[in-house]
Amino acid sequence: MNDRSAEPDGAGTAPVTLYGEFTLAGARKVRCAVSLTGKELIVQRLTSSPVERNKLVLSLQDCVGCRAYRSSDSLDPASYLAAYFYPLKRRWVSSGVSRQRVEQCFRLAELQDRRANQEEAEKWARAVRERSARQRYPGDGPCVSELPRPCRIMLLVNPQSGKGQALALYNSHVQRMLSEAGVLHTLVITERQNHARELVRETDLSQLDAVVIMSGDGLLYEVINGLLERPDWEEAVRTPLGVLPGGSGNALAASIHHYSGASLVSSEELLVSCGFLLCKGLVSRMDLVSIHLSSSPRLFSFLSLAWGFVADVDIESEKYRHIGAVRFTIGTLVRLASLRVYRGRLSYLPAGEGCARGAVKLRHNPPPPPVGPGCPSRDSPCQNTLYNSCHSNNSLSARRTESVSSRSASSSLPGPSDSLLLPLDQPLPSDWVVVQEEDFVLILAMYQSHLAEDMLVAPDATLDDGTIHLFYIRAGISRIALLRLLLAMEKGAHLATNCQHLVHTKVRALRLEPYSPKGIITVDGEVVEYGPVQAEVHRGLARLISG
Ligand SMILES: Nc1ncnc2c1ncn2[C@@H]1O[C@H](COP(=O)(O)OP(=O)(O)OP(=O)(O)O)[C@@H](O)[C@H]1O
Repeated sequence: MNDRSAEPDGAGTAPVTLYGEFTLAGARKVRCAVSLTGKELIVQRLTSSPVERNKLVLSLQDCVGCRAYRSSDSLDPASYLAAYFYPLKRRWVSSGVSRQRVEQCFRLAELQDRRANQEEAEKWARAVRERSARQRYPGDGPCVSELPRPCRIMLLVNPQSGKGQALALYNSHVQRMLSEAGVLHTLVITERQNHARELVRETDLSQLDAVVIMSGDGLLYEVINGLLERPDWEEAVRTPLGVLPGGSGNALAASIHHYSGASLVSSEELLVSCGFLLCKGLVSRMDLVSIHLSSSPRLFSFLSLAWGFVADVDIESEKYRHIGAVRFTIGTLVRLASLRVYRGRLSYLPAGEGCARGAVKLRHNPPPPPVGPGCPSRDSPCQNTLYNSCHSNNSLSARRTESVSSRSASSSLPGPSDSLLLPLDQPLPSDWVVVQEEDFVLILAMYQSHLAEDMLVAPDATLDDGTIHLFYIRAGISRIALLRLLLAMEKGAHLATNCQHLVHTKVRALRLEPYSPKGIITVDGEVVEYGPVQAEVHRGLARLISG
């Protein structure tokens, strides 16, 4: 067992930094040459068979941990080295790839001295861990920090989420992955609604490296709001958060899986994928959106604000919770059968110069509203919008800043102040866009890519793009066209359907004033007070373990 910087036979191009010959832990007669480079662990069985058939090359990008341990037999001088990988592998039964567990466990018994074998095994384990920590995927976004190793997390599991299997999934998958990665965790099984919220409000966060939820999106919503209710919210909101899918929607889990560049997977594969990302421990910034309602306290949202079709399906399908994600399909069919129209006023502050320019142009010559069923052509993002006033953007910005600072909607609330919003009962700032239509089938504001595991609503959203992706569907859309849109959403293809009734625009803030006397508004899938609501994005306010 030597340190050396030579090429192993037939290995990759990176120089070998450690080389040893060990036997397999489970088959002591099988001897292997093991080489560690900066990027790979290469295991070559020493048999007479052709080299390529006996060589396994494991990328350290896929490694979550490595440990050394002694033989349980006190007379045995051997030590063991176990390395855990989750590479993307082709599925057995269907096409595509998913992360699958690969364990390599070796017996080190070269030396007679028990301690010397243990030191050698520990040297290898350290080297594998250090090199794995340096390996990132090319698609990994800018991370702000990494979880320390070993790290201490609080893992909140909602036993009632989804089909009620979160605890079973923790036992079957998560516990083992976390221990392989050296992640020490305190397991908390939530007992009731708001339990998680109260807990994070009171916990001594200095004793934790992260708070992780295993549930649907509702539990993370509680955690985020609990953190922002603390007197030390500025520090608290920087606590790294993690998500493991255990609910029926699992939108944020699906989003971080999507950002990692991976394709659509089953629920169990999504859990392994998110577990892998959690074990890698790279922390990035995540946008939060503050939500103002007319008489409830301000809320913080990480995912979505919905009114109309989407909110109705989400909440009305609660009664089918026991069947898991299929509940959304049933809910969709039920709501399609009796399609509703919602009346209200939607206004927003555009996110970019491009969008604002389009709207100014249209102000002089607004296009006629669409007529007829079906979806012949797609709108540009800012069509059918009216500016609230006729001033140029620059002068308006200056006036808005002035008025907002004196009448801000959030000046006395805990959490960051909302510089773009005025109190709900006051007129909008003059550079906001007011949508001309007042009849909608749905309004949906998204800040991450997925609304559910199989609903890629905002394909170009990223974790901290500082953008609210605002979608609305105008009344008049036929049932079949709406169904086509919803089906296309599975792969994020709805924007390419050229549906004239679907509008997508990027905004920084929005206000929705429902005229319909009854309805459902949801924030991150949770029902909130029905009535006027407004929202403003806070770029990168929270921290999420996402790769
Ligand atoms: N032990 C419990 N019993 C009942 N409700 C709980 C318990 N623990 C947490 N809750 C509440 O359950 C609600 C739903 O949880 P969550 O959203 O995480 O799961 P879900 O609804 O199944 O998933 P999704 O939001 O992805 O559809 C949350 O509002 C949470 O407060």
